[in-house]
Amino acid sequence: MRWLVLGAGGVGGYFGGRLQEAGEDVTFLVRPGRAAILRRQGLSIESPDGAARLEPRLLLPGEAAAAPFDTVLLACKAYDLDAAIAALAPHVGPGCAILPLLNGLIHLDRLDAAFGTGRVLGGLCQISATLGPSGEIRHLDLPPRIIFGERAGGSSDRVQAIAAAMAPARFKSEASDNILQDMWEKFTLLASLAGLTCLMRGSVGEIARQPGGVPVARSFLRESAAVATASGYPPRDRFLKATEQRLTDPASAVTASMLRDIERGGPTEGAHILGDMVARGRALGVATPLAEAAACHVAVYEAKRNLD
Ligand SMILES: NC(=O)C1=CN([C@@H]2O[C@H](COP(=O)(O)OP(=O)(O)OC[C@H]3O[C@@H](n4cnc5c(N)ncnc54)[C@H](OP(=O)(O)O)[C@@H]3O)[C@@H](O)[C@H]2O)C=CC1
Ligand SMILES: CC(C)(CO)C(=O)C(=O)O
Repeated sequence: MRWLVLGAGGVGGYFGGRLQEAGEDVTFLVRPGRAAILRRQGLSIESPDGAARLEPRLLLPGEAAAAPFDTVLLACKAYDLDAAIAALAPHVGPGCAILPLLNGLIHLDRLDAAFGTGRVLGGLCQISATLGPSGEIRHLDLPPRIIFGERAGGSSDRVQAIAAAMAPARFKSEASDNILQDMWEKFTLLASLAGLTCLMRGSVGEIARQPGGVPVARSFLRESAAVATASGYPPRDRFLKATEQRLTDPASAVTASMLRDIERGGPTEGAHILGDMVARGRALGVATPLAEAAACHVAVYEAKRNLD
C-alpha cells in the first residue's frame, strides 16, 4: 500500500515510522523546516516498544509525487488543518482514502467539504508522543493504537486492506464497524481531561488530591457524556467506568496534551475540542458550564498569546 503521511510530529512520525519500519511504502508530506531536520538526521523514534532510525521519503507542499497514493494518514494539529488540506489536495486522487488521526470531530466536516464524504474514513489514535529537542519522536506513554473504520458502519475492501497493511507494524490497529461511537468516546474523554487539567492547571492526581477535585472531574465527564448522548452516541458503560477511574485517580500524573501545549506557550486545539463540545451542547440544549469555563480559559490564553 502507498501511504502519504501528512505531518511527521508525535503522531504522524510515530505511526508513519512504524509503518515504514514494517516494510510499507511511506512518504511523509512535510514543510521545509521539518524536512531539513529529517534530511539531516533521519526519523528517530524513541519508545519503550523499541527504538528505530529510518530514512524517510519526503514530499514538500507543491512537489509532485511519483505515483498515486492509496491512503493518507492525516496527523496535523487542528489549527493547521486548512493548510494541510491545501497541501494534500493535489495528491488525493480517485481511490485514495483519507484516515484522519486528529483528536475531536469537527475536522470531519472540513475534510468532507474538501474531498467528499466518500473519501474520508473515521479514525483515532491512542498514544502519548511528542517531539524531543533534536526533532526525535518520543513515545512517552500509553500503548500505541490506531482505530479506524467506515463512518457509515460495517466494513469495506479499503478498510480490510488498511488493516492488513497495518497488522505487521509495531502498534495495535483495529478496524471498527462503529468508528463514530469510538470517536465520540475519545472526544468525551479528551474534552473532560483537557477541560479539567487546563482549567485547574494540574495533573489528574494533583486535582484529585484536593477537596472538590474528584467531584469536579466527575462533573466534567457527566457534561461531555450528556452531549454525546444527546448527539446519538451514548458512551458505553465500560468506557464511562474506565474514564471515571482515569479522571479521578489520586496517583495519576496524566495531563492532556492541551495543557502541555499551554505550558510550552504554543497554540492549542482548544476551539476544536472544548469550543466544539460547548457549541454542540448549546445546539442540543445541554448545559455545559464547566466545559464553557474551560473553553473560555483556553480562549483567553490564546488571545493573550496572539498579542505577544
Ligand atoms: N501527540 C499525542 O500524544 C497525541 C496527539 N493526538 C492528536 O493527533 C493530532 C496531531 O498531534 P501531534 O502529532 O501531537 O502534533 P505535532 O505538532 O507533534 O505534529 C503535527 C505535525 O503536522 C505538521 N503539519 C502541520 N501542517 C502541515 C502542512 N500543511 N504540511 C505538512 N505538515 C504539516 C507539523 O509540521 P511543522 O513541524 O512544519 O509545524 C507537525 O510536525 C492532533 O489532533 C492531536 O490532538 C491524538 C492522540 C495523542
Ligand atoms: C487522551 C490522550 C492522552 C490519549 O491519546 C490524548 O489524546 C491527549 O491528551 O491529547
